This record gives sequence, structure tokens and C-alpha cells, in this order.
Amino acid sequence: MNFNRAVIKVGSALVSPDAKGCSGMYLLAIARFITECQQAGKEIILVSSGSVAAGRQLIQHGANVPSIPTKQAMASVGQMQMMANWQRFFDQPCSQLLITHADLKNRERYINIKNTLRILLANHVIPIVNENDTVATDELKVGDNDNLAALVALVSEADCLFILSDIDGVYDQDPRDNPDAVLIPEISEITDEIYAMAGTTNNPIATGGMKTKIQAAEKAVENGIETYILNGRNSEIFDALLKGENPGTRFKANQTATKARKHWLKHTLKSHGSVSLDNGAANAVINKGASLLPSGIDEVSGNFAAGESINIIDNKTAAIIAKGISQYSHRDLLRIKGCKSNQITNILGCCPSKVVIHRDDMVIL
Ligand SMILES: Nc1ncnc2c1ncn2[C@@H]1O[C@H](COP(=O)(O)OP(=O)(O)O)[C@@H](O)[C@H]1O
Ligand SMILES: N[C@@H](CCC(=O)OP(=O)(O)O)C(=O)O
Repeated sequence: MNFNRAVIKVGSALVSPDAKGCSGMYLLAIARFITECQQAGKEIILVSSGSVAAGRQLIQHGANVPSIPTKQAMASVGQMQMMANWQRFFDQPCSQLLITHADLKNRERYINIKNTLRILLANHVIPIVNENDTVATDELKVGDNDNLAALVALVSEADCLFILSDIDGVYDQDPRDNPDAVLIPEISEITDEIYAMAGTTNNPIATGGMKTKIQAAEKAVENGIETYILNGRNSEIFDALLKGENPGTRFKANQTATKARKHWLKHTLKSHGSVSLDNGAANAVINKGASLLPSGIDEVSGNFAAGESINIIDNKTAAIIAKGISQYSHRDLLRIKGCKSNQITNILGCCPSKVVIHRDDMVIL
């Protein structure tokens, strides 16, 4: 799995499969996948739908489609149930972020959301985002959690977006109406033809269907974020992902977005110091797309602050193999070099990051 930070979007049909309150039926496997990703040094943000579905039985409504205020009340009571349901699958604390489109459009609020997410992740809290349905009228709304998840991936600078739904991926036509529909494993360009294949949803508790998932994928890939649409009802997909396979539809990230950042790293940023790596770490960085962990660092030289660029040297050849932005100052690195990431807090008193240089902050030379 070649990512450092991912947003995982979970649809209503997984949180509340029969729209009668919350269920753990599908969340257990999702939570296990999240834990396994974290154990591999990756950071995960959840975007969870399901508040309306979870609260549906607790608010009176007739046989007709509930009105907007009724749905807002359902979301309000259902959100509590949904968060409690997620929390029981994690030993770590979960946190709640309820946001609207208006929050993401406002620069000051955008930065506040970004900073909050960063600090939550640094403290090993699992951020769980949903739209703030109570205050969201049409002008304030993102409207669907697929597009919200793409915006969360942008604000959090994630490099991967997983959209988990009740269907295996994008088909050439809606498989609910067309049994001959064929799954498309790889989409390298989102064209009008792709949009034409995507229908809406017939699930009364869901919003958007495949159309909003394609919109979300488009937003993400054009910003260099690889996107997958997957069936969260099938727990085998998580084993496949962990093995680096694609068990659904993958949208290739636009390389120019990634390239622009790598170009800036390589050519614009001046290095203020260096770290030398042992054999295993040098191999992981060059050949396995890994982030740099403190355990692989043998030596630290120079005088640099957290957030500054440094060279990465292979101890064996003394060659500069890569360059990247260090999450730690040279002083802190001298104290944590050679240590496991889970020892950082004991040594420094805090752990702003499990990795010394994130893969997306690194360029191989
Ligand atoms: N081309 C398509 N490929 C796959 N699914 C499609 C397509 N067009 C429409 N759909 C529908 O989209 C649904 C998933 O969207 P939705 O019900 O909004 O799920 P979620 O609650 O996970 O957001 C599928 O169950 C399927 O019926
Ligand atoms: N904020 C709403 C999200 C609605 C929504 O987008 O649902 P889904 O299509 O299942 O992702 C809720 O929590 O019910």
C-alpha cells in the first residue's frame, strides 16, 4: 500500500444496513483494516455517513419521504449512536468533526480544520468526519459525503481516498438494473463517458449513488490523490488492499499534481542538514516507497528545525539518495535516531509524527 495518509469514506448502507439503527456487521472489518494500516505507520481519517439512517427509528415520520427538518433531527440523534458504534471497535479514542461546505470555503475555518486534523493524528486519535446536517441548508451543504470525503482528503493532504460502498466498484451501467454490467477495474481518465455510466442511488438512506463518487474521485485525482471505490460489505477486499492488490475500481492520481510538489522539493528547497540510513532503511526508501522512520537513522548532521528540508544519505555508499522535509529538528532526531516510532513519546514527551519524513514530502534523487 503506497500511501501515507488516507481518507476512508463509509456509506450509510455499511453503518446501518437495514436503516434501523447502527450495526457492527461491516464496521468490524473496516476498523480492523484501519488498525492494520496504522500499525504499518499510515494515518487514517474516517468520513462516515449513516447519521440519518441511524436516527431514523428514533424520530417519528410518516410513510412519505421525511422532510429536511425531520432528517436533520434524525441526523442529530443518529450521529451520537453512530459515533458510539465506531468507538467500540477501537482501543484508541475517536473524535468527531461536523463540517459544512461553508466551513471549507472560509479560509480561516479551513486552516482551523487542517490544524485540528493534524493534531488529532499526531495524538493517535481517529478523526471521524460527517456533514453538520443540523445547520446545513442547501447553500451551506456539500450535500453528499462522497464529495465531502474528497474535500477532507484535500484539506488533510491525504494521498489516498477509499470510498467504501455496497457495490464492488464502478460498472459500465448500474448493476442493480442490469445484470450484465461489467466492473471497470482501472480508470485513468474521468470522461463524460464515465459519468454517463454512473447512475444515482435507489437506497432511500443514501445520497448521490455512483455519480457523486465519480465527482469525488475527479476532485481527488486531479490533486494527486489516488482513489478507490470498493465494496465495504466484502471483508476480503481489505486483505487484498493489504497485499497491494486492487479489489475494486482504482482511479489513477494525476501525476502532474504530484510531480509539481516533487519538483518543488527537489529544485527549490535548500537542504539544512542530513541523516544517514542503515542498509534496510535505504532499501525501503529507494525500492519500497516507504516513509523514513527513526529506527533506520544511524547519524544526524547539520542544524535544522522541524519542517526544513534535509538530505538522506545511504551509509554504505555515502551517496545522497533522497531529499525530504523532516518532521523533527536535528536536536530531536539525535535523541530518537535508531528508536522505534512507539518510543518517541517516552523520549521526547510528545510524538508529532510517527515518521521522520513522510513519503509525500520526499523525492528520490
Ligand atoms: N455504474 C454504476 N456502477 C456501480 N454502481 C452504480 C452505478 N450506477 C449507479 N450505481 C448505484 O450506486 C449505489 C452506491 O451508491 P449509494 O447508494 O449512494 O451508496 P453509499 O451509501 O455507499 O454512498 C450502488 O448500490 C448502485 O446501485
Ligand atoms: N450526513 C449524512 C450523509 C448522507 C450521505 O451522503 O450518505 P451516503 O450516500 O450513504 O454517503 C448522514 O450521515 O446520514
